[in-house]
Amino acid sequence: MDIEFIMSSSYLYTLMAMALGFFVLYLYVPYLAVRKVPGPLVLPFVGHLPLLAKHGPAFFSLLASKYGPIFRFHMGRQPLVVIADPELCKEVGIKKFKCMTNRSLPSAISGSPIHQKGLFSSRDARWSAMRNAIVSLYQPSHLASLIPTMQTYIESLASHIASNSSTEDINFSSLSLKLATDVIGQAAFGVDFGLLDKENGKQIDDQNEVSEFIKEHIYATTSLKMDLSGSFSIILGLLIPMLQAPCRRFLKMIPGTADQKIHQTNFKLNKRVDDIVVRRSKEKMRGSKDFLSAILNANDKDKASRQLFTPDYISGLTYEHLLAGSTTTSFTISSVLYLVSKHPEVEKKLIDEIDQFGPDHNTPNADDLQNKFPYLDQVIKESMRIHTTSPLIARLASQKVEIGGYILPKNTWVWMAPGVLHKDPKHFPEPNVFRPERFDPASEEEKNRHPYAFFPFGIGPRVCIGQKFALQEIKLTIIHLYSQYIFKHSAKMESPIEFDYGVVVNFKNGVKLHAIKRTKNQ
Ligand code: HEM
Repeated sequence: MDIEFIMSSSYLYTLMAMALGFFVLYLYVPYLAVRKVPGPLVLPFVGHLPLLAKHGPAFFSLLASKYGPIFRFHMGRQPLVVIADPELCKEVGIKKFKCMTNRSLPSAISGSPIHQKGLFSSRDARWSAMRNAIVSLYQPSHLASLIPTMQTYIESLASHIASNSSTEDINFSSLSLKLATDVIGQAAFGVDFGLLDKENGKQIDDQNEVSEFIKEHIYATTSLKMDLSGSFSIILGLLIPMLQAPCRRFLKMIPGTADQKIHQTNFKLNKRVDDIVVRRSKEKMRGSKDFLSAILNANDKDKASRQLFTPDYISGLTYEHLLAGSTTTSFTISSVLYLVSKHPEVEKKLIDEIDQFGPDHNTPNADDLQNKFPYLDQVIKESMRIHTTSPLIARLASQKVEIGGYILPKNTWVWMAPGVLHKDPKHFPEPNVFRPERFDPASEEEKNRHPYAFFPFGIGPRVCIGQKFALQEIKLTIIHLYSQYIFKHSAKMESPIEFDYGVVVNFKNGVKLHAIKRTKNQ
Protein backbone atom coordinates (compact mmCIF):
# COMPACT_ATOMS: atom_id res chain seq x y z
CA MET A 1 0.00 0.00 0.00
CA ASP A 2 1.12 3.52 -0.77
CA ILE A 3 2.99 4.83 2.30
CA GLU A 4 1.67 8.33 1.64
CA PHE A 5 -1.89 7.01 1.69
CA ILE A 6 -1.31 5.18 5.01
CA MET A 7 0.23 8.32 6.51
CA SER A 8 -2.60 10.57 5.36
CA SER A 9 -5.35 8.17 6.55
CA SER A 10 -3.73 7.70 9.95
CA TYR A 11 -3.45 11.51 10.16
CA LEU A 12 -7.16 11.69 9.36
CA TYR A 13 -8.02 9.04 11.99
CA THR A 14 -5.96 10.87 14.58
CA LEU A 15 -7.78 14.09 13.77
CA MET A 16 -11.13 12.35 13.98
CA ALA A 17 -10.23 10.70 17.28
CA MET A 18 -9.08 14.05 18.67
CA ALA A 19 -12.29 15.75 17.51
CA LEU A 20 -14.32 12.98 19.12
CA GLY A 21 -12.25 13.29 22.30
CA PHE A 22 -12.83 17.04 22.44
CA PHE A 23 -16.53 16.52 21.84
CA VAL A 24 -16.85 13.92 24.61
CA LEU A 25 -14.87 16.26 26.87
CA TYR A 26 -17.23 19.13 25.92
CA LEU A 27 -20.20 16.94 26.83
CA TYR A 28 -18.79 15.84 30.16
CA VAL A 29 -16.87 18.91 31.42
CA PRO A 30 -19.87 20.32 33.33
CA TYR A 31 -20.44 16.86 34.83
CA LEU A 32 -16.81 16.50 35.94
CA ALA A 33 -17.06 19.74 37.91
CA VAL A 34 -19.87 18.40 40.13
CA ARG A 35 -19.33 14.64 39.84
CA LYS A 36 -19.02 14.22 43.61
CA VAL A 37 -22.61 15.30 44.13
CA PRO A 38 -24.70 12.09 44.01
CA GLY A 39 -27.11 11.38 41.18
CA PRO A 40 -28.18 8.70 38.70
CA LEU A 41 -26.11 7.55 35.71
CA VAL A 42 -25.91 10.25 33.03
CA LEU A 43 -26.71 9.60 29.38
CA PRO A 44 -24.69 11.63 26.87
CA PHE A 45 -26.53 14.63 25.39
CA VAL A 46 -29.92 14.04 27.02
CA GLY A 47 -28.75 13.60 30.61
CA HIS A 48 -31.78 12.74 32.77
CA LEU A 49 -34.43 14.31 30.54
CA PRO A 50 -35.83 10.92 29.39
CA LEU A 51 -36.25 9.90 33.05
CA LEU A 52 -38.04 13.18 33.77
CA ALA A 53 -40.34 12.53 30.80
CA LYS A 54 -41.07 9.05 32.14
CA HIS A 55 -41.73 9.91 35.80
CA GLY A 56 -42.88 13.54 35.57
CA PRO A 57 -41.88 16.06 38.26
CA ALA A 58 -42.29 13.39 40.96
CA PHE A 59 -38.85 12.32 39.62
CA PHE A 60 -37.24 15.06 41.74
CA SER A 61 -38.86 13.66 44.89
CA LEU A 62 -37.67 10.17 43.88
CA LEU A 63 -34.12 11.48 43.48
CA ALA A 64 -34.29 13.24 46.85
CA SER A 65 -35.44 10.07 48.60
CA LYS A 66 -32.70 8.01 46.91
CA TYR A 67 -29.74 10.45 46.99
CA GLY A 68 -30.56 12.79 49.89
CA PRO A 69 -31.22 16.53 50.10
CA ILE A 70 -28.55 17.55 47.59
CA PHE A 71 -28.33 15.70 44.29
CA ARG A 72 -27.48 16.05 40.62
CA PHE A 73 -30.02 16.30 37.80
CA HIS A 74 -28.79 16.69 34.21
CA MET A 75 -30.98 18.92 32.09
CA GLY A 76 -29.48 17.67 28.84
CA ARG A 77 -25.75 18.46 29.00
CA GLN A 78 -26.16 20.87 31.91
CA PRO A 79 -26.03 19.46 35.44
CA LEU A 80 -28.16 21.13 38.09
CA VAL A 81 -27.23 20.72 41.73
CA VAL A 82 -30.69 20.41 43.25
CA ILE A 83 -31.28 21.44 46.85
CA ALA A 84 -34.20 19.81 48.67
CA ASP A 85 -33.59 20.71 52.30
CA PRO A 86 -34.95 23.83 54.06
CA GLU A 87 -31.74 24.69 55.89
CA LEU A 88 -29.66 24.31 52.72
CA CYS A 89 -32.20 26.41 50.76
CA LYS A 90 -31.79 29.11 53.40
CA GLU A 91 -28.05 28.87 52.89
CA VAL A 92 -28.33 29.17 49.09
CA GLY A 93 -31.04 31.84 49.01
CA ILE A 94 -30.02 33.96 52.00
CA LYS A 95 -26.79 33.18 53.87
CA LYS A 96 -24.62 32.75 50.76
CA PHE A 97 -26.61 35.11 48.55
CA LYS A 98 -23.45 37.04 47.66
CA CYS A 99 -22.05 33.94 45.98
CA MET A 100 -25.35 33.13 44.26
CA THR A 101 -27.01 36.44 43.41
CA ASN A 102 -28.03 35.62 39.85
CA ARG A 103 -30.13 33.02 38.12
CA SER A 104 -28.81 30.46 35.69
CA LEU A 105 -31.07 30.59 32.65
CA PRO A 106 -32.25 27.49 30.81
CA SER A 107 -31.84 27.45 27.04
CA ALA A 108 -35.45 28.51 26.40
CA ILE A 109 -34.94 31.85 28.18
CA SER A 110 -31.28 32.41 27.34
CA GLY A 111 -32.24 32.13 23.66
CA SER A 112 -35.09 34.62 23.84
CA PRO A 113 -34.15 38.33 23.69
CA ILE A 114 -37.52 39.65 24.93
CA HIS A 115 -37.10 37.69 28.14
CA GLN A 116 -33.58 38.97 28.80
CA LYS A 117 -34.03 42.54 30.01
CA GLY A 118 -36.38 42.15 32.94
CA LEU A 119 -35.48 41.80 36.58
CA PHE A 120 -35.58 38.02 36.38
CA SER A 121 -32.60 37.69 34.01
CA SER A 122 -30.67 40.78 35.10
CA ARG A 123 -27.48 40.35 37.05
CA ASP A 124 -25.48 41.86 39.92
CA ALA A 125 -25.31 45.67 40.06
CA ARG A 126 -27.87 46.20 37.28
CA TRP A 127 -30.33 43.86 38.99
CA SER A 128 -29.98 45.54 42.42
CA ALA A 129 -30.21 49.05 40.93
CA MET A 130 -33.35 48.11 39.00
CA ARG A 131 -34.94 46.29 41.92
CA ASN A 132 -34.25 49.19 44.32
CA ALA A 133 -35.70 51.63 41.82
CA ILE A 134 -39.01 49.80 41.40
CA VAL A 135 -39.51 48.20 44.81
CA SER A 136 -41.62 51.14 46.10
CA LEU A 137 -44.32 50.17 43.60
CA TYR A 138 -44.84 47.00 45.58
CA GLN A 139 -45.10 48.67 48.97
CA PRO A 140 -48.39 48.26 50.90
CA SER A 141 -49.57 51.86 50.35
CA HIS A 142 -49.21 51.63 46.58
CA LEU A 143 -50.77 48.16 46.46
CA ALA A 144 -53.74 49.38 48.52
CA SER A 145 -54.39 52.05 45.89
CA LEU A 146 -54.78 49.29 43.28
CA ILE A 147 -57.66 47.56 45.11
CA PRO A 148 -60.48 49.44 43.29
CA THR A 149 -58.92 48.63 39.88
CA MET A 150 -58.51 44.96 40.78
CA GLN A 151 -62.07 44.84 42.14
CA THR A 152 -63.53 46.28 38.91
CA TYR A 153 -62.01 43.44 36.89
CA ILE A 154 -63.04 40.85 39.48
CA GLU A 155 -66.64 42.10 39.19
CA SER A 156 -66.41 41.71 35.39
CA LEU A 157 -65.30 38.13 35.96
CA ALA A 158 -68.27 37.54 38.28
CA SER A 159 -70.69 39.05 35.71
CA HIS A 160 -69.39 36.66 33.14
CA ILE A 161 -69.95 33.75 35.52
CA ALA A 162 -73.47 35.11 36.27
CA SER A 163 -74.40 35.05 32.61
CA ASN A 164 -73.34 31.41 32.35
CA SER A 165 -73.98 29.97 35.80
CA SER A 166 -77.28 28.25 35.14
CA THR A 167 -76.54 27.05 31.64
CA GLU A 168 -72.94 26.13 31.05
CA ASP A 169 -69.77 24.82 32.58
CA ILE A 170 -66.98 27.35 32.61
CA ASN A 171 -63.31 26.90 31.79
CA PHE A 172 -62.25 28.81 34.86
CA SER A 173 -58.52 28.78 34.02
CA SER A 174 -59.18 30.70 30.85
CA LEU A 175 -61.32 33.27 32.69
CA SER A 176 -58.83 33.68 35.50
CA LEU A 177 -56.02 34.19 32.95
CA LYS A 178 -58.08 36.98 31.38
CA LEU A 179 -58.61 38.49 34.81
CA ALA A 180 -54.92 38.36 35.73
CA THR A 181 -53.92 39.74 32.31
CA ASP A 182 -56.43 42.61 32.52
CA VAL A 183 -55.19 43.47 36.02
CA ILE A 184 -51.54 43.42 34.92
CA GLY A 185 -52.44 45.41 31.80
CA GLN A 186 -53.66 48.23 34.05
CA ALA A 187 -51.09 47.87 36.80
CA ALA A 188 -48.04 47.50 34.55
CA PHE A 189 -48.88 49.16 31.24
CA GLY A 190 -51.68 51.56 32.25
CA VAL A 191 -53.67 50.02 29.40
CA ASP A 192 -57.12 48.44 29.50
CA PHE A 193 -56.80 45.15 27.60
CA GLY A 194 -60.52 44.63 28.21
CA LEU A 195 -60.36 40.85 27.86
CA LEU A 196 -63.15 40.31 30.38
CA ASP A 197 -65.22 43.13 28.83
CA LYS A 198 -64.94 41.35 25.54
CA GLU A 199 -66.04 38.16 27.28
CA ASN A 200 -69.07 40.06 28.57
CA GLY A 201 -69.95 41.22 25.06
CA LYS A 202 -68.84 44.87 25.45
CA GLN A 203 -67.02 46.57 22.61
CA ILE A 204 -63.47 47.67 23.32
CA ASP A 205 -61.14 49.81 21.24
CA ASP A 206 -58.42 48.02 19.25
CA GLN A 207 -60.08 44.69 19.94
CA ASN A 208 -58.08 42.84 17.28
CA GLU A 209 -54.83 44.47 18.36
CA VAL A 210 -55.34 43.34 21.94
CA SER A 211 -56.37 39.80 21.00
CA GLU A 212 -53.27 39.49 18.81
CA PHE A 213 -51.06 40.87 21.56
CA ILE A 214 -52.40 38.38 24.08
CA LYS A 215 -52.21 35.47 21.61
CA GLU A 216 -48.59 36.34 20.90
CA HIS A 217 -47.84 36.66 24.61
CA ILE A 218 -49.40 33.27 25.38
CA TYR A 219 -47.51 31.64 22.49
CA ALA A 220 -44.22 33.26 23.56
CA THR A 221 -44.75 32.05 27.14
CA THR A 222 -45.87 28.51 26.38
CA SER A 223 -43.03 27.96 23.91
CA LEU A 224 -40.52 28.39 26.74
CA LYS A 225 -39.99 24.68 27.35
CA MET A 226 -37.51 23.13 29.75
CA ASP A 227 -37.70 19.59 28.36
CA LEU A 228 -37.40 17.98 24.94
CA SER A 229 -40.72 19.37 23.64
CA GLY A 230 -39.47 22.84 22.65
CA SER A 231 -38.36 24.18 19.26
CA PHE A 232 -35.31 22.61 17.60
CA SER A 233 -32.95 25.34 18.79
CA ILE A 234 -34.27 25.13 22.38
CA ILE A 235 -33.70 21.36 22.35
CA LEU A 236 -30.24 21.86 20.87
CA GLY A 237 -29.55 24.42 23.61
CA LEU A 238 -30.22 21.65 26.15
CA LEU A 239 -28.11 19.03 24.38
CA ILE A 240 -25.23 20.94 22.74
CA PRO A 241 -25.49 24.56 23.95
CA MET A 242 -22.67 25.87 21.73
CA LEU A 243 -24.79 25.11 18.66
CA GLN A 244 -27.93 26.85 19.88
CA ALA A 245 -27.21 30.43 18.75
CA PRO A 246 -25.98 29.56 15.21
CA CYS A 247 -28.84 27.10 14.77
CA ARG A 248 -31.40 29.71 15.88
CA ARG A 249 -29.93 32.28 13.48
CA PHE A 250 -30.31 29.76 10.64
CA LEU A 251 -33.72 28.33 11.51
CA LYS A 252 -35.41 31.68 12.05
CA MET A 253 -35.03 32.18 8.28
CA ILE A 254 -36.63 28.84 7.38
CA PRO A 255 -40.40 29.08 6.86
CA GLY A 256 -42.57 26.63 8.77
CA THR A 257 -40.10 25.96 11.61
CA ALA A 258 -41.12 26.48 15.24
CA ASP A 259 -37.98 28.63 15.59
CA GLN A 260 -39.17 31.00 12.90
CA LYS A 261 -42.63 31.22 14.49
CA ILE A 262 -41.09 31.97 17.90
CA HIS A 263 -38.78 34.57 16.38
CA GLN A 264 -41.60 36.29 14.50
CA THR A 265 -43.90 36.22 17.52
CA ASN A 266 -41.24 37.65 19.82
CA PHE A 267 -40.42 40.31 17.26
CA LYS A 268 -44.07 41.42 17.00
CA LEU A 269 -44.49 41.25 20.76
CA ASN A 270 -41.40 43.37 21.28
CA LYS A 271 -42.67 45.93 18.82
CA ARG A 272 -46.09 46.13 20.48
CA VAL A 273 -44.53 46.64 23.91
CA ASP A 274 -42.13 49.24 22.45
CA ASP A 275 -45.08 51.06 20.83
CA ILE A 276 -46.95 51.19 24.15
CA VAL A 277 -43.81 52.53 25.86
CA VAL A 278 -43.32 55.22 23.17
CA ARG A 279 -47.01 56.21 23.27
CA ARG A 280 -47.06 56.44 27.07
CA SER A 281 -43.76 58.34 27.16
CA LYS A 282 -45.34 61.09 25.02
CA GLU A 283 -48.35 61.51 27.31
CA LYS A 284 -48.24 64.70 29.35
CA MET A 285 -50.78 63.67 32.02
CA ARG A 286 -49.88 60.07 32.48
CA GLY A 287 -50.50 59.83 36.24
CA SER A 288 -48.32 57.62 38.41
CA LYS A 289 -50.38 54.60 39.33
CA ASP A 290 -49.11 52.09 36.82
CA PHE A 291 -45.62 50.68 36.75
CA LEU A 292 -44.70 52.10 33.34
CA SER A 293 -45.79 55.66 34.24
CA ALA A 294 -43.77 55.51 37.45
CA ILE A 295 -40.60 54.62 35.53
CA LEU A 296 -41.28 57.17 32.78
CA ASN A 297 -41.93 59.88 35.40
CA ALA A 298 -38.65 59.02 37.13
CA ASN A 299 -36.86 59.18 33.77
CA ASP A 300 -38.37 62.62 33.03
CA LYS A 301 -36.86 63.97 36.25
CA ASP A 302 -33.65 62.10 36.81
CA LYS A 303 -30.54 61.46 34.70
CA ALA A 304 -29.45 58.40 36.71
CA SER A 305 -32.86 56.84 36.12
CA ARG A 306 -32.57 57.50 32.37
CA GLN A 307 -29.19 55.77 32.32
CA LEU A 308 -30.60 52.73 34.10
CA PHE A 309 -33.95 52.51 32.37
CA THR A 310 -33.04 52.77 28.72
CA PRO A 311 -35.99 52.08 26.35
CA ASP A 312 -35.07 48.40 25.86
CA TYR A 313 -34.97 47.79 29.63
CA ILE A 314 -38.27 49.65 30.16
CA SER A 315 -39.91 47.41 27.55
CA GLY A 316 -38.27 44.29 29.04
CA LEU A 317 -39.38 45.11 32.58
CA THR A 318 -42.90 46.04 31.58
CA TYR A 319 -43.35 42.93 29.47
CA GLU A 320 -41.92 40.84 32.30
CA HIS A 321 -44.88 41.84 34.45
CA LEU A 322 -47.23 40.31 31.95
CA LEU A 323 -45.12 37.18 31.84
CA ALA A 324 -44.47 36.84 35.59
CA GLY A 325 -47.78 38.10 36.89
CA SER A 326 -50.49 36.59 34.71
CA THR A 327 -50.13 32.79 34.42
CA THR A 328 -48.79 32.38 37.96
CA THR A 329 -51.66 34.30 39.55
CA SER A 330 -54.31 32.72 37.36
CA PHE A 331 -52.93 29.23 38.09
CA THR A 332 -53.13 29.90 41.84
CA ILE A 333 -56.71 31.23 41.74
CA SER A 334 -57.78 28.25 39.61
CA SER A 335 -56.00 25.85 42.00
CA VAL A 336 -57.90 27.27 44.97
CA LEU A 337 -61.25 26.79 43.22
CA TYR A 338 -60.30 23.34 41.95
CA LEU A 339 -59.23 22.12 45.39
CA VAL A 340 -61.89 23.84 47.50
CA SER A 341 -64.68 22.52 45.29
CA LYS A 342 -63.44 18.98 45.99
CA HIS A 343 -63.53 19.54 49.76
CA PRO A 344 -66.96 20.57 51.09
CA GLU A 345 -65.71 20.92 54.70
CA VAL A 346 -63.08 23.45 53.57
CA GLU A 347 -65.62 25.22 51.37
CA LYS A 348 -68.01 25.61 54.31
CA LYS A 349 -65.37 27.00 56.65
CA LEU A 350 -64.14 29.41 53.98
CA ILE A 351 -67.64 30.65 53.15
CA ASP A 352 -68.42 31.13 56.87
CA GLU A 353 -65.34 33.34 57.20
CA ILE A 354 -66.26 35.35 54.10
CA ASP A 355 -69.89 35.76 55.22
CA GLN A 356 -68.74 36.94 58.63
CA PHE A 357 -66.98 39.82 56.95
CA GLY A 358 -70.28 41.27 55.80
CA PRO A 359 -72.51 41.86 52.79
CA ASP A 360 -70.98 40.99 49.45
CA HIS A 361 -70.97 44.58 48.16
CA ASN A 362 -68.32 45.48 50.74
CA THR A 363 -64.88 45.42 49.15
CA PRO A 364 -62.29 44.55 51.77
CA ASN A 365 -59.54 47.14 52.23
CA ALA A 366 -55.85 46.29 52.66
CA ASP A 367 -56.25 46.03 56.43
CA ASP A 368 -59.22 43.68 56.12
CA LEU A 369 -57.29 41.49 53.71
CA GLN A 370 -54.40 41.36 56.13
CA ASN A 371 -56.36 40.58 59.30
CA LYS A 372 -59.87 39.34 58.70
CA PHE A 373 -59.39 36.25 56.56
CA PRO A 374 -57.01 33.91 58.42
CA TYR A 375 -58.61 30.75 57.03
CA LEU A 376 -58.41 32.11 53.48
CA ASP A 377 -54.66 32.61 54.04
CA GLN A 378 -54.39 28.94 55.00
CA VAL A 379 -56.44 27.81 51.99
CA ILE A 380 -54.23 29.79 49.59
CA LYS A 381 -51.01 28.46 51.14
CA GLU A 382 -52.26 24.88 51.05
CA SER A 383 -53.33 25.27 47.40
CA MET A 384 -49.88 26.67 46.53
CA ARG A 385 -48.26 23.79 48.37
CA ILE A 386 -50.26 21.14 46.53
CA HIS A 387 -49.91 22.92 43.16
CA THR A 388 -46.59 24.79 43.20
CA THR A 389 -46.29 26.96 40.12
CA SER A 390 -42.47 27.26 40.35
CA PRO A 391 -41.28 23.86 41.65
CA LEU A 392 -37.63 24.73 40.92
CA ILE A 393 -35.93 28.05 41.65
CA ALA A 394 -32.68 28.82 39.87
CA ARG A 395 -29.40 30.27 41.13
CA LEU A 396 -25.90 30.41 39.63
CA ALA A 397 -22.71 30.20 41.69
CA SER A 398 -20.62 33.29 40.82
CA GLN A 399 -17.64 31.86 42.71
CA LYS A 400 -16.50 28.63 44.36
CA VAL A 401 -18.93 27.86 47.19
CA GLU A 402 -19.50 25.09 49.73
CA ILE A 403 -23.05 23.75 50.10
CA GLY A 404 -24.04 20.74 52.18
CA GLY A 405 -20.44 19.47 52.36
CA TYR A 406 -19.80 19.72 48.59
CA ILE A 407 -17.46 22.24 47.01
CA LEU A 408 -19.24 23.65 43.97
CA PRO A 409 -17.09 25.48 41.42
CA LYS A 410 -17.90 28.87 39.89
CA ASN A 411 -20.75 28.71 37.33
CA THR A 412 -22.47 25.71 38.95
CA TRP A 413 -26.23 25.79 38.43
CA VAL A 414 -27.73 25.50 41.91
CA TRP A 415 -31.50 25.05 41.89
CA MET A 416 -33.68 24.96 44.99
CA ALA A 417 -36.62 22.57 44.88
CA PRO A 418 -39.68 23.89 46.73
CA GLY A 419 -41.72 21.38 44.68
CA VAL A 420 -39.92 18.54 46.51
CA LEU A 421 -40.05 20.20 49.95
CA HIS A 422 -43.77 20.95 49.61
CA LYS A 423 -44.47 17.22 49.20
CA ASP A 424 -42.01 15.95 51.79
CA PRO A 425 -43.82 14.09 54.61
CA LYS A 426 -41.11 15.26 57.05
CA HIS A 427 -42.47 18.79 56.73
CA PHE A 428 -46.02 18.07 55.59
CA PRO A 429 -47.43 14.81 57.03
CA GLU A 430 -49.78 13.09 54.53
CA PRO A 431 -48.50 15.43 51.84
CA ASN A 432 -51.15 14.55 49.27
CA VAL A 433 -54.02 15.45 51.58
CA PHE A 434 -55.48 18.95 51.09
CA ARG A 435 -55.67 20.26 54.67
CA PRO A 436 -55.42 24.08 55.00
CA GLU A 437 -55.39 23.79 58.82
CA ARG A 438 -51.78 22.56 58.62
CA PHE A 439 -50.90 26.26 58.08
CA ASP A 440 -52.89 27.42 61.13
CA PRO A 441 -50.30 29.37 63.18
CA ALA A 442 -51.69 27.71 66.34
CA SER A 443 -51.27 24.15 65.00
CA GLU A 444 -48.40 21.94 66.13
CA GLU A 445 -47.59 21.10 62.49
CA GLU A 446 -47.06 24.77 61.63
CA LYS A 447 -45.13 25.50 64.83
CA ASN A 448 -42.79 22.54 64.29
CA ARG A 449 -42.15 23.10 60.60
CA HIS A 450 -38.88 24.62 59.41
CA PRO A 451 -39.61 28.21 58.26
CA TYR A 452 -38.03 27.52 54.85
CA ALA A 453 -39.91 24.29 54.11
CA PHE A 454 -42.52 26.34 52.25
CA PHE A 455 -41.56 29.09 49.81
CA PRO A 456 -43.81 29.24 46.73
CA PHE A 457 -42.64 32.82 46.04
CA GLY A 458 -38.94 32.07 46.35
CA ILE A 459 -36.44 33.04 48.96
CA GLY A 460 -34.06 35.83 50.05
CA PRO A 461 -33.34 39.16 48.35
CA ARG A 462 -34.37 37.70 45.01
CA VAL A 463 -37.80 36.62 46.24
CA CYS A 464 -40.79 37.37 43.97
CA ILE A 465 -41.23 41.13 43.93
CA GLY A 466 -44.92 40.74 43.04
CA GLN A 467 -45.81 38.46 45.97
CA LYS A 468 -48.03 40.96 47.83
CA PHE A 469 -49.55 42.17 44.59
CA ALA A 470 -50.49 38.59 43.65
CA LEU A 471 -51.85 37.72 47.09
CA GLN A 472 -53.99 40.86 47.15
CA GLU A 473 -55.51 39.96 43.79
CA ILE A 474 -55.99 36.29 44.71
CA LYS A 475 -57.68 37.12 48.03
CA LEU A 476 -59.99 39.75 46.53
CA THR A 477 -61.02 37.30 43.80
CA ILE A 478 -61.74 34.37 46.12
CA ILE A 479 -63.68 36.56 48.56
CA HIS A 480 -65.81 38.07 45.82
CA LEU A 481 -66.51 34.77 44.05
CA TYR A 482 -67.40 32.78 47.17
CA SER A 483 -69.62 35.55 48.48
CA GLN A 484 -71.83 34.81 45.46
CA TYR A 485 -71.14 31.28 44.25
CA ILE A 486 -70.14 27.80 45.11
CA PHE A 487 -68.37 25.71 42.49
CA LYS A 488 -68.59 22.06 41.49
CA HIS A 489 -66.31 20.15 39.14
CA SER A 490 -67.76 19.86 35.68
CA ALA A 491 -68.34 16.37 34.28
CA LYS A 492 -65.72 17.37 31.68
CA MET A 493 -63.01 17.84 34.33
CA GLU A 494 -60.38 15.11 33.88
CA SER A 495 -59.24 13.09 36.86
CA PRO A 496 -56.46 13.08 37.83
CA ILE A 497 -55.85 16.60 36.59
CA GLU A 498 -53.00 17.00 34.08
CA PHE A 499 -50.29 19.64 34.05
CA ASP A 500 -48.11 21.38 31.50
CA TYR A 501 -44.51 21.95 32.57
CA GLY A 502 -42.93 25.05 31.05
CA VAL A 503 -41.02 27.82 32.84
CA VAL A 504 -44.02 27.74 35.18
CA VAL A 505 -46.50 24.92 35.78
CA ASN A 506 -50.01 25.29 34.38
CA PHE A 507 -53.10 23.13 33.91
CA LYS A 508 -52.96 21.25 30.63
CA ASN A 509 -56.67 21.39 29.87
CA GLY A 510 -57.84 23.98 32.34
CA VAL A 511 -60.04 23.78 35.43
CA LYS A 512 -63.63 23.19 34.32
CA LEU A 513 -66.28 24.12 36.84
CA HIS A 514 -69.98 24.59 37.25
CA ALA A 515 -70.92 27.74 39.20
CA ILE A 516 -74.01 27.65 41.41
CA LYS A 517 -75.44 30.93 42.67
CA ARG A 518 -75.51 30.86 46.44
CA THR A 519 -78.75 31.13 48.35
CA LYS A 520 -78.61 32.65 51.83
CA ASN A 521 -78.15 29.33 53.62
CA GLN A 522 -75.43 27.92 51.39
C1 HEM B 1 -49.09 33.48 42.54
C2 HEM B 1 -48.35 34.32 41.83
C3 HEM B 1 -46.86 34.29 41.75
C4 HEM B 1 -45.96 33.30 42.08
C5 HEM B 1 -46.25 31.93 42.67
C6 HEM B 1 -44.64 33.82 41.79
C7 HEM B 1 -43.46 33.12 42.01
C8 HEM B 1 -42.20 33.64 41.79
C9 HEM B 1 -40.98 32.93 42.07
C10 HEM B 1 -40.88 31.53 42.68
C11 HEM B 1 -39.96 33.74 41.72
C12 HEM B 1 -38.45 33.41 41.86
C13 HEM B 1 -38.01 33.88 43.23
C14 HEM B 1 -36.59 33.47 43.59
O1 HEM B 1 -35.77 33.29 42.69
O2 HEM B 1 -36.29 33.33 44.79
C15 HEM B 1 -40.50 34.97 41.21
C16 HEM B 1 -39.77 36.05 40.75
C17 HEM B 1 -40.33 37.19 40.22
N1 HEM B 1 -41.67 37.49 40.16
FE1 HEM B 1 -43.21 36.35 40.80
N2 HEM B 1 -44.76 35.08 41.28
C18 HEM B 1 -46.08 35.42 41.24
C19 HEM B 1 -46.64 36.62 40.82
C20 HEM B 1 -45.93 37.70 40.37
C21 HEM B 1 -46.50 38.97 39.98
C22 HEM B 1 -47.98 39.34 40.08
C23 HEM B 1 -45.47 39.75 39.54
C24 HEM B 1 -45.48 41.18 39.05
C25 HEM B 1 -46.43 42.03 39.28
C26 HEM B 1 -44.24 38.98 39.66
C27 HEM B 1 -42.98 39.42 39.31
C28 HEM B 1 -41.81 38.72 39.55
C29 HEM B 1 -40.49 39.25 39.22
C30 HEM B 1 -40.20 40.58 38.52
C31 HEM B 1 -39.56 38.29 39.64
C32 HEM B 1 -38.04 38.39 39.56
C33 HEM B 1 -37.54 39.06 40.85
C34 HEM B 1 -36.04 39.33 40.91
O3 HEM B 1 -35.27 38.65 40.23
O4 HEM B 1 -35.64 40.25 41.65
N3 HEM B 1 -44.56 37.74 40.17
N4 HEM B 1 -41.89 34.88 41.26
